[in-house]
Amino acid sequence: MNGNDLSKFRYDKAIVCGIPSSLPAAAQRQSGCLEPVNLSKALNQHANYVRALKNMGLKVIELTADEQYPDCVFVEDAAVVCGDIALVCRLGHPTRRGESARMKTVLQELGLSVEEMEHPATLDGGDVLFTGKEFLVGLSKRTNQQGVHILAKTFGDYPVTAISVSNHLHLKSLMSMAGPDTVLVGGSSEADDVWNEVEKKAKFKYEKLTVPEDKAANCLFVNGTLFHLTSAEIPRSYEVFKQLPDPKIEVENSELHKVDGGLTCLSILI
Ligand SMILES: CN(C)C(=N)NCCC[C@H](N)C(=O)O
Repeated sequence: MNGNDLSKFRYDKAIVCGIPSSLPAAAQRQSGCLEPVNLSKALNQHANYVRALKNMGLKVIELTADEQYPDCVFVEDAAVVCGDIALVCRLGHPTRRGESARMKTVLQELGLSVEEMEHPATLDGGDVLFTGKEFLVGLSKRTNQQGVHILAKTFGDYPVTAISVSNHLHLKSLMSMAGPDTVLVGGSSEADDVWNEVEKKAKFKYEKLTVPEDKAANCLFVNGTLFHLTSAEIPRSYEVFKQLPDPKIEVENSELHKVDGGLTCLSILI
């Protein structure tokens, strides 16, 4: 342990966005899952997620679903916020690029100091893991070296290290923070490789907590509470969460997972 404190994971606001009815037919599906998304179930699950954030006392800024952008519910990818600085992303997938404009306005209205990036840089927030002490950034199909460089310039107070992600969509499709100094890591061989690179290159040491299913490794750690998936969705990993100390909240995300969305993707915490 190197004494990361909870203050780096304290938030008082969250930005979320509704699910457009264009999502089931037109959202990007990098993992190749062909299962149809049940929209009304997805809306229900998303509403429960938003309610859980509100119950934590967060002020939730709810953007309306934008039919032009089938993936707009995955707000995490459009901007990275740390302290009072926000970096609006140039998203890696061309169909998602237009999501940034509205996000920029919202972040400015919140009084944050807003930076932007230009061609040829690309960055998806799903590749950005903030550990409380440093940024680990997936170099993936969506995020390039220039994007990592701009992130490093924007958040100059923290070390920034690029980590290769080749098959999965984002770095956070494989790992996320389960608490200060603890990284949850999926059980696939790519998750293992990526973790080995993290161990070699990160500037700080972390405890690794492995969960058999990669999707279980995408959790949201908010104000000391861990949001994780339900036993129905992660039957092989659920036991790991049961052993962790409270407070924890179980949320369903079966529908948005079909289009590669995890729990971190659905909010920007401020
Ligand atoms: C941590 N993850 C996975 C995210 N932050 N984003 C998920 C985006 C999914 C969307 N269909 C897409 O392909 O862009």
